[in-house]
Amino acid sequence: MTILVLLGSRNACCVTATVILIKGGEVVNHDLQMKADVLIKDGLIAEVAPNIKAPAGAKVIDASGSYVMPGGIDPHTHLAMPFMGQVACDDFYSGQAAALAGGTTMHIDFALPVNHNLLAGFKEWQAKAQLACADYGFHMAVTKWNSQVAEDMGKLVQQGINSFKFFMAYKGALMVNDEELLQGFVRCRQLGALPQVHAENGEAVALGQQLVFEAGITGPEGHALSRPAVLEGEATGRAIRLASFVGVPLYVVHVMSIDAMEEVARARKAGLPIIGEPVASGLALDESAMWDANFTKAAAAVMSPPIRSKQHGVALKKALAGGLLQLVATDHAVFNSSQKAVGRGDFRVIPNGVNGLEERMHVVWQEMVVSGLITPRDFVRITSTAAAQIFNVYPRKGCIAPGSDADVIVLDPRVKHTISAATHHSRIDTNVYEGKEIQGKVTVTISRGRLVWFEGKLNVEPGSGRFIPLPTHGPLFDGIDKAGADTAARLVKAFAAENGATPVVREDA
Ligand SMILES: C[C@@H](CNC(N)=O)C(=O)O
Ligand SMILES: [Zn+2]
Ligand SMILES: [Zn+2]
Ligand SMILES: [Zn+2]
Repeated sequence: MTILVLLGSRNACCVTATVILIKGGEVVNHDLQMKADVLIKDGLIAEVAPNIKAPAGAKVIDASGSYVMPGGIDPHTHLAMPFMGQVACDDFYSGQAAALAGGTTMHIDFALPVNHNLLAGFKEWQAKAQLACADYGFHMAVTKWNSQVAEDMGKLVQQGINSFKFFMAYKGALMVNDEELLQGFVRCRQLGALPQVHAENGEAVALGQQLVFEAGITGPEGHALSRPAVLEGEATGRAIRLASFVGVPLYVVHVMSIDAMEEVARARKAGLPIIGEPVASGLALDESAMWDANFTKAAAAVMSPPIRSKQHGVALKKALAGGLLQLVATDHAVFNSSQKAVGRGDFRVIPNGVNGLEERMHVVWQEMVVSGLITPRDFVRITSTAAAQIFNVYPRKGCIAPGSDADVIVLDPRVKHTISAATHHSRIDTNVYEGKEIQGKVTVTISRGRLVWFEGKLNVEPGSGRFIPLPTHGPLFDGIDKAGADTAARLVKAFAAENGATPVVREDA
């Protein structure tokens, strides 16, 4: 039956059905596409089958001609992030509302330490998330190494964090050195947590910025010129090798270049558990935006690693289609035109970040499915299922099956629309995809059984979101000794294969 829930004065008109029947659609999971109905009851998928009879009082949605897919999961976002002297202008309400309007029903945000203190950082982001209106998880960044950090990582895995991020760039701000990176990797191995890296050589970036600026290039194009793909490739390769030395999997965020993608591909070919995450902007855009004569437009495209030239985007899409890269995020970190304007005359201080939470599903659909590179099943895998599996919340998330959370979208492939800041739901006043035409539209978003996006209207309330704890020991962590004491033994064994691993006794020692 439908319960009329008065969601507070602002949304008295909203009605939250507890029973929804989606009829006549093509249900698409990462491994199966079939014509079927989907029955949703009390926030969960109750039944997936052809010709389900609508229970009395159910809200019936006609999905004929459309795809019915798992809600998108964006594994890389920065809501309300303090960075480079600004605070990202999307908070947990506006950012998540935008995500729901674009068919993403869960995201994993990066909690940053406060004065290098991880527990303080986690608390800070939990407070930010009070405004949430959708499901979310957290990664935790590590920006310094000491015994307190090691101890706090252990506490955080008990509180639903299963991945820790290390920035190899942003010297003097978030950046860690190799010693700290190695310590962090060893600790991740002990905890069965997944290390992630922002892979650029931060020392070289700092030099590049200084040289380009002193050469008189001060505009946003200087950002692209100062941190070329070779610096992303170097750090990606280095991080992968250090991870394999320690014996941990590695998740490389925002793979923006051929250089980095090829490091990931080579590692995977060698059998290493390396995950490469391109982002929507790296697939669909190219660096020419940073050469735009209009500063606001050029600065809007400033993110790190920089969006590269066209051939990089083409190669990333093929790598994603071929499985060399595994899933797509956004790195949504939005600074509006007045915030970006602090970098007029000095590209080095333009707050880094672009939008994507609302656009990702449409941009990936256009660039990957409409283009013929992948199937709708692959689309589900790279926008939802892979993230659920890597962060160990599958099949609760990332699939349409009885018992799974009712995070469901209806995408009508017949509807054409154009992306624009004039119609988007983010608080940012620019849109890096401005004017991009999309063939296919998310017409319905259901989040935990709530009809949150329907007939072009959002029905969400701040505070109605939910923290999703991410358990460790997902599929990538089989057999890792929690104590981590095996690291040394493993190293000796792995690197002393030919000559045996026992110490040599020498008569002349
Ligand atoms: C600081 C954060 C967002 N900004 C960006 N990628 O330019 C990141 O580097 O992931
Ligand atoms: Zn309403
Ligand atoms: Zn980054
Ligand atoms: Zn990021």
